[in-house]
Amino acid sequence: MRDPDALLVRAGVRGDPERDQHFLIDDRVLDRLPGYLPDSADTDHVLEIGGGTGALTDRLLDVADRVTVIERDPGLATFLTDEFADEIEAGSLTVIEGDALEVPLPDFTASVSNLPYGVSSEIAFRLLPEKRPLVLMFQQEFAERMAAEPGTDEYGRLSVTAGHYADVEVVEPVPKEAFSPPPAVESAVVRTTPREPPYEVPDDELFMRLVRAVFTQRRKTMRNAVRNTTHISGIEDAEAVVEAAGEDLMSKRAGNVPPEAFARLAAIAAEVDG
Ligand SMILES: C[S@@+](CC[C@H](N)C(=O)[O-])C[C@H]1O[C@@H](n2cnc3c(N)ncnc32)[C@H](O)[C@@H]1O
Repeated sequence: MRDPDALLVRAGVRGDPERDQHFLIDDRVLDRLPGYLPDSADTDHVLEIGGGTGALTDRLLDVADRVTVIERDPGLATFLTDEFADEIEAGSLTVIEGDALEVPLPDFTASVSNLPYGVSSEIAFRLLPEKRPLVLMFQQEFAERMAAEPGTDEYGRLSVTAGHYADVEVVEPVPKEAFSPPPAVESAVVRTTPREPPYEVPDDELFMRLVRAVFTQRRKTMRNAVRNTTHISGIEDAEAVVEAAGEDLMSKRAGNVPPEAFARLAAIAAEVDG
């Protein structure tokens, strides 16, 4: 395996936090990351967002038939193209220079990525609807909110919307010292295993809008949250929705409402609002 420190020297970079560049230099963390993919994962075509100097890319090439890396920094994309010239020639690696929020995504079967934290949420919600297993490095606080259960302080919009697409688990906390330069906050690795949600929604968009709306008022009862956020949820007749949803749900606070109850509320909203 390529040595992460030697890659930094060869690339002649230090990592620019302004450009979300914190390179993983801990070999043990790097070696473990691909192994967090679920056993059932198809490793035919693994996508890596933010290749950096290629330390993780190298480990992914070891387990995958094909790897595609998307890297925004033109200098790093050029370095990756030179460093992995043999793998590119052999057809096992493709380097795409571009913004992972804008370039078309390849038809990947799984993704393992140490994400740029400035856009980690946007990237996660670009990948999750693709319904592929993901192993992603996030800021620890974000990772814990993503995997949180109802009734906990961390549970919120992020937990419900991520859980709509997949089972979400925090699989490893990662200290700052594992990166160069070290980020300001601790990190954690999240595994998402795609599955159908254990409930039905009339339409994904209405469900997401409703969840977003009521969590802007998480200290209020659901009754007041539904009434106060129609500009976000798009609900036209809030009183009719509150009435139809019933006292038990409407007297709770959003932080104690499980995803299936939000789904039921979305179904009621779709029916009552027409
Ligand atoms: C946290 S570093 C990880 C680098 C490398 N994979 C590693 O583990 O050492 C994130 C990488 O994403 C790149 N990056 C930042 N924003 C990006 C974006 N919007 N699209 C693609 N790459 C991006 C940065 O240049 C940097 O190389």
